[in-house]
Amino acid sequence: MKQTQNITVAVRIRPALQYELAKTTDISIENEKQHIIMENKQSLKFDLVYGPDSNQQVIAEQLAYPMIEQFINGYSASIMAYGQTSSGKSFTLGVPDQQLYKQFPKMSENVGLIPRAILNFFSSLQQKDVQSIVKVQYIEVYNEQLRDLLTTEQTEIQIRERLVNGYIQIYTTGANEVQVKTAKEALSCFVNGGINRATAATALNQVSSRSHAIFTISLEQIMSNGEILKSKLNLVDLAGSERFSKTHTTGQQFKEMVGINQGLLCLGNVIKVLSDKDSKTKAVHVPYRDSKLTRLLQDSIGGTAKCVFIACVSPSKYNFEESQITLKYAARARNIINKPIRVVERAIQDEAAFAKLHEENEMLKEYIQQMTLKQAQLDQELQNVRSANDPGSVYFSQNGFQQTNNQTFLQINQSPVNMNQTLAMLMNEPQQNSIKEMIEAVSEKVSNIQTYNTKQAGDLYNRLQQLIFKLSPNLNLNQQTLKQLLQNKGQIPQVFGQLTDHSTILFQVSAFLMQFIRFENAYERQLLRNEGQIQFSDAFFGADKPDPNLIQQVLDEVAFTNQLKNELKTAVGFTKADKFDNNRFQTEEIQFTREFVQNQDIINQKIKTRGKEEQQFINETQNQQKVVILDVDEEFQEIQFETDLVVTQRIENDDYDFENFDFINQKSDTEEDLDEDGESQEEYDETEDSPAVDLEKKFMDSLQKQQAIKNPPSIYELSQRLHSLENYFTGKSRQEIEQILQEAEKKKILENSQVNEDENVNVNVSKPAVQQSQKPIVQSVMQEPQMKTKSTPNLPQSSSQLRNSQLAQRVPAQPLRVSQLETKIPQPDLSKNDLEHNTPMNLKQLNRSQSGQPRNTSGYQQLPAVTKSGVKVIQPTDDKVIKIEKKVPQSAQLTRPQLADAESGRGSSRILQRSQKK
Ligand SMILES: Nc1ncnc2c1ncn2[C@@H]1O[C@H](COP(=O)(O)OP(=O)(O)OP(=O)(O)O)[C@@H](O)[C@H]1O
Repeated sequence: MKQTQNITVAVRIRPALQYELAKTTDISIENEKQHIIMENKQSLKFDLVYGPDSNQQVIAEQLAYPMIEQFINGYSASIMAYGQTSSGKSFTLGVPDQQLYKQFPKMSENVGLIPRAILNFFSSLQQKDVQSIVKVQYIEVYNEQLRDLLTTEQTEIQIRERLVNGYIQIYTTGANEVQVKTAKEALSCFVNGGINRATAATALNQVSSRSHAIFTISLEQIMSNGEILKSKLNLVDLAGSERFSKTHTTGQQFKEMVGINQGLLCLGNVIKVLSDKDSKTKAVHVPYRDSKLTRLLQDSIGGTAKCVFIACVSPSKYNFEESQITLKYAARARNIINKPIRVVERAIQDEAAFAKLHEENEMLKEYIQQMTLKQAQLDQELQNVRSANDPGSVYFSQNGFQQTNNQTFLQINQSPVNMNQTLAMLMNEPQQNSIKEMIEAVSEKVSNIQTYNTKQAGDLYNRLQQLIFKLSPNLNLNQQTLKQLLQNKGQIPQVFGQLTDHSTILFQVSAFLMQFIRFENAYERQLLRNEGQIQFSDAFFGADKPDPNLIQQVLDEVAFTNQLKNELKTAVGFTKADKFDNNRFQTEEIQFTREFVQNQDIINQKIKTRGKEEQQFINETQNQQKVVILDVDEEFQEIQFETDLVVTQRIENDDYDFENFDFINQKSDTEEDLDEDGESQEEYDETEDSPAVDLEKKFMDSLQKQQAIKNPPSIYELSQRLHSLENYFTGKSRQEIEQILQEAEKKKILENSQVNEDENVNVNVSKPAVQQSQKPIVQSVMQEPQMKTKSTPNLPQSSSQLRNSQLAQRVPAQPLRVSQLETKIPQPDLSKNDLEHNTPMNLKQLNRSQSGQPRNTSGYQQLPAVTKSGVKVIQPTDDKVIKIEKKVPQSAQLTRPQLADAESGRGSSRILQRSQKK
């Protein structure tokens, strides 16, 4: 039963840095004994927690020295620092400072864990007093390439594995291993190698590591029993995860960021799988091979080494989200169980046996070479699948996906089987077993590759589909856009590279998509064929389309985790669309969508505002109209008072059949023109214009307009208009009229002074001016007071006025006879001359000077056709005087039907008609 051990996880919170303090001084993470307290009060437990004031020596003593002890005892060990960029990983492990080397072994306070570990190791080893060989190796994983930091002459570095007692051990070929005898020599390698390491200044870190670096100390101890105890200590300074939005990297640094994030993503996946409780009971696939970093750390995480994981975090609220992710992975890592083993190789004692074995060994070596060759081929295949040759694509080689078809795998698989048979004949049992073991390992590898390949295909299919479906509703990624996307594939790495800004996980999807783009021709053809549908078909998988059931199975397996779903959602869900602003293609889509939505909003807003304005305007207008009507009403009453001009005709009382509203002596002439109801059949063309109609129409129009524009005419304006009307109808100026009235007034006073004056005064004013100009006659009649007060100068009333005016225009010009019908008031004493001239009176003035009821005057009848408008124009009848019959009621009040007739104009038109006929 092998000993198992959980990974030791420590957290180090560094002090807040200047750039963080500039953003916020809020602390989101605090330490408390073994716990981390997050701002949301969540508490996470770790093996060790170091606060911002922790010192380098203590960390080295507590984390590194125990590992060194194990290392010297024959166990392999790893110490790795993990965390976002600028979280203090390099500070914790140690930066390559030349001063450090010069001062060594004296160390300043800030010297990191690796130099202290080196010193401690050599002194411990010295104390152990054992024959040993110490070698150091320093490599970095930069953009998924392995680079040797201990030499400038690069050779290809390969990652290999071997089985030791059934356990996989990882080793590299091609990298320099420098034998060192002293701590200072080892330190020199660390410092010089560190200087070769890729670093760059980013927005968050002046000296940001752009690669994952692994400084390895290998120890071979030759024990007194001849055994060789082999162990390794890996000191791993991982590059920090980065967010594009914070580091603002471009060009090469951007690619580095993508590479870094990809490696970390794979590491996260490995941690996830290993920390899952299923992994303890079931055989699970651990995706070590997904990146060089995880492959190199295979021993350390879930493997045969002891491991300390140092999660570095910032205390600042500004970096809380990143710290949270780091801590989440760190907490998971605590669940990972390693199975540390000591690797002991036996020393050979017997010379003869040694020679024989050597011979056999040589033979085996030959086979191994063949096997290695095969293995290399397989590795290459795998490499082709997983790594891209061009920098834009990280995962896949140019045609790697096509090469790794099932046919190839079958062939590869066949070779070990044949070889197995051959070997079985040649070898003795232990040899056979050893070879068998190797063959099994290779077969397993082949099968792994097969599974991997199928899984990748499924994974790719699944993720791509999800991505596209995810994108399509949000981005409007229709067929056209997708085609464009495919055509502009040069932009794709950036587009999707930027997606990774939000999450390293997205990189995987991006990489898949980039690989997919290689198949764009076939796919595009297919796409065009299937217009309207996004489909994957044979064109995508080629002839080796996997079994659909298998795909389904794989799809189920690789279904997105919730986290990935969320990440995707956030990244492509436009919640942070502004992040893509640098990308033209993406931006256009987004901006278009945004602008469209914004414009829609603006338009909607405008419509709303417009609607409101309209409503407001209507309300205002209505209110205003009310006001105007009221105002006008008041004014109009005044006006009406002045304009209650009814043109009447002097009629002989005996000639007039009042009941029938007929002129007796005209009856026979008019009968034919009346229908059964006695209504006039003659219709007046109301559309026909005359100066009188025109003027009044204009007046009314203007009045209406003024109402509409909320500007009622002033009394002055209205009286001006009235005067124009007066003037128009009488041909006299206002002054003249005033003069006449004054004279009339004077006469009245004179008359009043005369005793026994006849009460009935006829006021007959002839009007030569009108006569000359052939204008219609206008006669003023005092309206009944009740009617006047009821009158409303609104539209209908105006129409009535208009109609009457229209009637007027049909009247031929005649000398005027103006009759003023007033009962009790003393009539103005107009001269005969005046009376003959039919001068209209200003009834307002008259009215004001009179009181009491109107009375009938001999020879003059107040016509019943008095309308609210107060304006009537009827035809005069030459000089002939038409008498009104005596039947006229004293009061000259109209019955209701008569009044209705009068108001509708029927009565007056009938009268008018008869006059005309006459
Ligand atoms: N515990 C600490 N005490 C004081 N300064 C620290 C501490 N940890 C980190 N710093 C400082 O913070 C800055 C960033 O640290 P460091 O370079 O170690 O980060 P990193 O995680 O290695 O970043 P990257 O991943 O970008 O390489 C450095 O200036 C470093 O000196």
